[in-house]
Amino acid sequence: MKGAPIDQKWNVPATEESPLEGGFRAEFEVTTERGGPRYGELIEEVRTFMDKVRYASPTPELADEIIDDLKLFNAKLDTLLVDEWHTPSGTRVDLPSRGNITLPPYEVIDGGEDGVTASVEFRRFHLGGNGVAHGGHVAVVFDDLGGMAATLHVHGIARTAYLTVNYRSLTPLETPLTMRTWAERREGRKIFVKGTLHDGDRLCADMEALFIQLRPGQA
Ligand SMILES: CCCCCCCCCCCC(=O)SCCNC(=O)CCNC(=O)[C@H](O)C(C)(C)COP(=O)(O)OP(=O)(O)OC[C@H]1O[C@@H](n2cnc3c(N)ncnc32)[C@H](O)[C@@H]1OP(=O)(O)O
Repeated sequence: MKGAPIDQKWNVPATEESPLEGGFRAEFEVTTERGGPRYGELIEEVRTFMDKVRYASPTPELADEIIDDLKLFNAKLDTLLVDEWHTPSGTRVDLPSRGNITLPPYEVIDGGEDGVTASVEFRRFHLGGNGVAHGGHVAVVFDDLGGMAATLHVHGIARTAYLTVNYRSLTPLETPLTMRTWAERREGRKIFVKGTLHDGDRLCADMEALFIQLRPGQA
């Protein structure tokens, strides 16, 4: 298991009673093949590039060279752009963070109605300052894995209403950390979610959030 529990029903077919799976298109499909067998490697290479950009101090000549190279890469990708429902980035459940380039990479260890446990590693480009992770990046992972816990709990798509993070100690980069998220209680469409982020036994951060289960067809 990497980006999401693969055996869960993420894609519930539309019916007359439920024409859309709230906020998601009915034909939304998770995949392990889109983007090809080396798609994970491609994403990893981009993350490595971002790590290096974060710490590099290029000469003007090297910056010129890299800009030209990047323009070539962007032109290549321009020929293959699709909508969000058909991109591998976000739907490849076999890859860290479902192959989503915008998320810090995590691997789901266990996920179901009772909650989600994942191993997350902040990269060098997630630097906040003084060698540790930016608090905003910590919140992004809590949002995604909190949303996953809410979704698995109610078997339906949920969206964040609020999310509060308490930063209890510094969050290191390039270190496997453990994030846990779980639904504490549910009141109708309201799912109250909690979460923790640990470096070994040390608590780095915890969170409380409210997710709202979307109604069928709700955007
Ligand atoms: C492979 C697949 C992986 C799947 C796993 C992937 C997981 C990804 C998760 C990512 C999650 C996101 O980032 S989502 C993106 C960030 N969030 C957003 O953009 C949300 C923007 N806001 C909205 O769209 C809306 O405000 C909603 C949907 C949150 C709520 O609107 P609504 O549906 O019309 O509901 P509404 O009637 O207003 O509220 C319902 C109840 O909740 C309460 N409520 C609503 N908001 C709040 C609030 N901030 N604080 C307190 N209470 C609130 C109301 O008082 C009401 O209580 P009562 O009167 O019933 O008692």
